[in-house]
Amino acid sequence: MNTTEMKTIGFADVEFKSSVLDNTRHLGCRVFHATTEDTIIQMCQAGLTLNTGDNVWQFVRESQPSESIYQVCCQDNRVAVHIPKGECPKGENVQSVALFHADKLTKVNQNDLAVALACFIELGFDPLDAMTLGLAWMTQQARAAGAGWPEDRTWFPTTHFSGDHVMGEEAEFSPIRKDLFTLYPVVDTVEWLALVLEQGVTTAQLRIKDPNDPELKSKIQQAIALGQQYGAQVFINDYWELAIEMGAFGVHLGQEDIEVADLTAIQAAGLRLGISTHGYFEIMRAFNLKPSYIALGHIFPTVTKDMPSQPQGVIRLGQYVALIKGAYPTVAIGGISGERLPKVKATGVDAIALVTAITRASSPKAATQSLLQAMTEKGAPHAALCE
Ligand SMILES: Cc1ncc(COP(=O)(O)OP(=O)(O)O)c(N)n1
Ligand SMILES: Cc1ncsc1CCOP(=O)(O)O
Ligand SMILES: [Mg+2]
Repeated sequence: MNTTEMKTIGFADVEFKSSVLDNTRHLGCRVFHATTEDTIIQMCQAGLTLNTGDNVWQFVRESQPSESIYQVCCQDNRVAVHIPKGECPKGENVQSVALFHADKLTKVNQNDLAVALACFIELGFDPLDAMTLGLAWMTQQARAAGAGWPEDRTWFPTTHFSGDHVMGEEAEFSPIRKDLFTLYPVVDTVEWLALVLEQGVTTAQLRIKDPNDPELKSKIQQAIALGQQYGAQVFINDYWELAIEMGAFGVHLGQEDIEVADLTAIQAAGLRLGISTHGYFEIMRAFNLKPSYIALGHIFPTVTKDMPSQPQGVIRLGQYVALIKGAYPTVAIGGISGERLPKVKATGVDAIALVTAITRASSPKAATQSLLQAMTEKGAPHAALCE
C-alpha cells in the first residue's frame, strides 16, 4: 500500500455484523458504528445499502434497470451488478449488467461484500474494479490466505458483461514471441512504421483512426508486408476483418471492440490478439478470451487519445502486472516518455507501448534507438516504485 492515511467507513445499524470488519485494517480502512461518515452501510426497508457519497449500491433479490442506483444481486457464489444508466460513460451501447463468479467461495455473504466494496471504493477504485477486488479479498480470507492486498489471481472472480462473447473451452489465441515484445511503438502511418522497424523495433502497431481513409486497405497491406520484411510482430488496430483477409500477424482490440468483433474468426485464422484494459474488472474479463497479450493503461496522462478513465500510475501498474504475470504477456501504454520508462520497466511489465515519445521527438530515429536501448538495459527489476 502506498498510503498511510486510514480510510473510515460507517455502518448505521449497531446490529450490523460482518466477519471481515476487523480485517479491513490490512487494507488501510476502518469500519465502525457511525452515522456521519461519507461512506455508510445501512439497512433500510428495501434491504442493505451502501452510500459512498458518489454512488448508491443496493443489495436486491431481483434487479431492475435504474437511472441512479447500482443494484447488487448475490446468488450462491455469483454476483450480478446492474449498472445505472447514468453511470455508463460511453452511452447507450455500453453493457449494463456486470457478472462475477467467485468460484472458490461457496456463498457470497452480502454484509461482507458491502464492507469489502466500501473499502475498495474508499481506496479510489472504480465501481466494477472495487467489486472484483472485494470478491478476491473475501475469497482469499475464506481460503485462509490472509487479509492483505489481493495479488494472487487464484482468488479472483471471473468477470464478464451479460452478452459477452464466449470462447470455446479449448480456444486460445496464438502466442507472440516474448523475446520480440519489448519496445512497442504505435503509429498512424506506413512511413512511421517503416522508420521504427528500420531502427530495430520488433513489435509495432498500425493505428489509423479514420475508417473512411480511402487508402486504408493498401496501408494495412503495406504494414503487413513491412512486418514480414523485418521479421517483426506488426499488429493492426481495430480493423480485424481486413487483418484476417490480408493475413496480418495480429490485431489489437479495445473493450468496446471485443463486443462487436468476431473473435472466433480472428482466433481460427491464427491471428494474435492484444486487448486493452483499464483496471481489475477488464483484466479478468480479458482472461476469458485467452489473448496473446494484455495492454494496461493509460499509465500517465496522454495527449494522443481521449480517455474516459483516470491515469493508473505505476503503483497500480505493478499490481496488475503481478496479477497477470505468468499467464499472459503485458504491455503498458499511455504518456510514457524516455524519462518515465525506467520506473514503468521496474514494474516488471514485458513491453512498453508509446506514440508521442517517438512521433513528437526532435529526432524520431534517435529517440527510437535510445528507447530500444533503455528497454534492453538491465535495470533493477521490481525496484522500489515511487511516483
Ligand atoms: C498496445 C495498445 N494498447 C491500447 C490501445 C488502445 O486500444 P483501444 O482501447 O481500442 O483504443 P483505440 O486505439 O482503438 O483508439 C492500443 N491501440 N494499443
Ligand atoms: C492508444 C492509446 N491507448 C491508451 S493510451 C493511448 C495513446 C498513447 O499515446 P502516448 O504514448 O502519446 O501517450
Ligand atoms: Mg480500438
